[in-house]
Amino acid sequence: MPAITARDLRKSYSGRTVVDGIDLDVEEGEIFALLGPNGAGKTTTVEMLTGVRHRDSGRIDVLGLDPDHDGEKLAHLVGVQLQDSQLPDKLRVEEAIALFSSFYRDPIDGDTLLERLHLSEHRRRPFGKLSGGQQQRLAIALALVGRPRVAVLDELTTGLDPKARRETWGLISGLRDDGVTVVLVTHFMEEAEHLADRLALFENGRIVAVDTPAGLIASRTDGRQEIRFRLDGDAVAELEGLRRLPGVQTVALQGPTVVVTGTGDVILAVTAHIAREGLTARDLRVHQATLDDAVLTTGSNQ
Ligand SMILES: Nc1ncnc2c1ncn2[C@@H]1O[C@H](COP(=O)(O)OP(=O)(O)OP(=O)(O)O)[C@@H](O)[C@H]1O
Repeated sequence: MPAITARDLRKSYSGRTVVDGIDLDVEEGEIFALLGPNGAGKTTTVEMLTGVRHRDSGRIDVLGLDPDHDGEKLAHLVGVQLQDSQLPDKLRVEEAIALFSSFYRDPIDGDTLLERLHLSEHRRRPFGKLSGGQQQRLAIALALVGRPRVAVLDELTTGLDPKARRETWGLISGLRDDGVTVVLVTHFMEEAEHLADRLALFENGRIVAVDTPAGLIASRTDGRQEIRFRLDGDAVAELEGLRRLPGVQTVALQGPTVVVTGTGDVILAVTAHIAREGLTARDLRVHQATLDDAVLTTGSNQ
């Protein structure tokens, strides 16, 4: 059953359409990522889903409620971490947690939450004195303190160092294990590939694809793979033999490195050929198409 449904969602600013007829179904308990270039309409969409911004037209159903009309009820069910969520500079971390806890009937224990987000040692520090990454972690904590059934996280790990990012991913996976539905806006393809069950690709206010990460990679890159290696001896003499292998699309020489691209079982075909011909391949590297490759094929930055 969908936790979130949107139909023909539209929003314009001063006559400029930024969300242009979006349909969306986010299933209960899944992690759903919104991807796409700057200005594609992702934040405006999640703001409308959470009632932070009113839609011009269209329908939205979040856990059976309409964010434009049932905002108060939804606030107990939906945790939101939006971009630029600012708190007063002087508010201490522990005060912010206590304040937000007071909004909810059954909040998560504040100490546990601070521990999980590595904020315990900063609990007495005012918001204005936290680093960007610490502010980000506090924003995540505040989104989760009310045990939401739906968590909406906009640019979840922007500003976090790689270790903190990985730890946050663990936290988000844990939410899914608890049955929480997570909507994630991200620019990090690795993050979407790692976390998302499905994703929607935004372009110019529209959704141009909804798929699993693997499905999107397969459909947009034909499952293209690239194999690079150096051959002992005369590499030029071997190129023709490589070109004839099943699944091979291109074979080229970049300096001393042979670069083969192809699909299907091309890796197996190339490595078997190398072994059969008694060749020695050095520094062999395989690059499988990633979500980055898939998303970049859509292009269009504003
Ligand atoms: N309050 C506003 N008034 C006028 N224009 C706005 C407002 N908020 C957003 N926009 C414009 O709407 C468009 C969509 O913005 P939005 O923030 O939804 O995109 P986004 O996909 O989230 O981009 P990003 O990845 O940069 O966060 C942009 O061109 C933006 O400048």
